[in-house]
Amino acid sequence: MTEIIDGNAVASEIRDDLTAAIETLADAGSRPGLATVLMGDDPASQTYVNMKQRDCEEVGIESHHVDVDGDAPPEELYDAIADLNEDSEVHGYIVQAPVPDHVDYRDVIRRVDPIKDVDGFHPENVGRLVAGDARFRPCTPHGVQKLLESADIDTEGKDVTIVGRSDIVGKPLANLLIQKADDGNATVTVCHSRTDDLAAKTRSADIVVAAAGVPELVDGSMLEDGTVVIDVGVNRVDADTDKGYELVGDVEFESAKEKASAITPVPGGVGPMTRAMLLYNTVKAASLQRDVDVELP
Ligand SMILES: Nc1nc2c(c(=O)[nH]1)N[C@@H](CN(C=O)c1ccc(C(=O)N[C@@H](CCC(=O)O)C(=O)O)cc1)CN2
Repeated sequence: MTEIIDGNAVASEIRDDLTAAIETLADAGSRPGLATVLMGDDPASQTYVNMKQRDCEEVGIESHHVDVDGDAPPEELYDAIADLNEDSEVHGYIVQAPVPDHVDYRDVIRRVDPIKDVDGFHPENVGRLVAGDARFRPCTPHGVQKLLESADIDTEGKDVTIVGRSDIVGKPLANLLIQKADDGNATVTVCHSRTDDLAAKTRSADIVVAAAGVPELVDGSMLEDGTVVIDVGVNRVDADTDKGYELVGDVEFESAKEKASAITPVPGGVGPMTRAMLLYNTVKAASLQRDVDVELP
């Protein structure tokens, strides 16, 4: 029987487990604060930002939001970032990606105060992660690790193939999984658009993480029996539904399920975990900035 790993359930447990830490911080003076910054009006980004604000409300984190016009010069976004760096009520913030084409996301990230960088994207935080001393693990890779842990899937000594080399998922996840740690110790292969024989790499893996942003790129024919399949993709594809689209992962679920020992669905797999780990990082940021010790799940 294939185990369907329920990301909504694991994310809900993490939110519950964070409430004690949030109350400790509130009792010590003020609630943790998270701000989201959205430049432009990308519909998927708007959905994610709204969900992040709702999550904050549910667990008792103060949420703040800044909208920047999609046609504004980059300086307008930089000014918003400078204000958030100074705002003592905001312990962490994220600039929702992607940003419009005329803005270089790396120039944006460099301006974020690293202690408030709850995405873990600032070069200082990337460096710390690579050095094995992560301050904020990027939310999606951390969520993938927590999902594996929740399903009792040990990564030690396992061959993990990651499909996708993005700065947000593929690169940090590869770094985390090779670390000498209980949730690491894996042998990792990172594949990308120039990989010669993708199916050979996925077939030789114990665990496949699909994070390429290509709908249904990985199907059952590319997997051996018993593979663990983690689908990071959340793609909107045109469909005759109320919303005009349906959500599809980077994995062709039905055929992959036939081969997998465990698999995450889309929706309801990695996506909710990305949001839960953002709350986790926000609580950690508040604890570090205010020098109040809290227990994190
Ligand atoms: N600044 C950032 N930008 C982006 C990140 C990020 O970690 N930081 N990651 C992705 C998008 N993302 C986070 O913002 C994200 C993706 C998906 C979900 C999610 O909850 N998905 C649901 C379905 C939601 C829907 O109905 O559309 C699910 O999979 O069940 C949350 C966050 C790119 N940008």
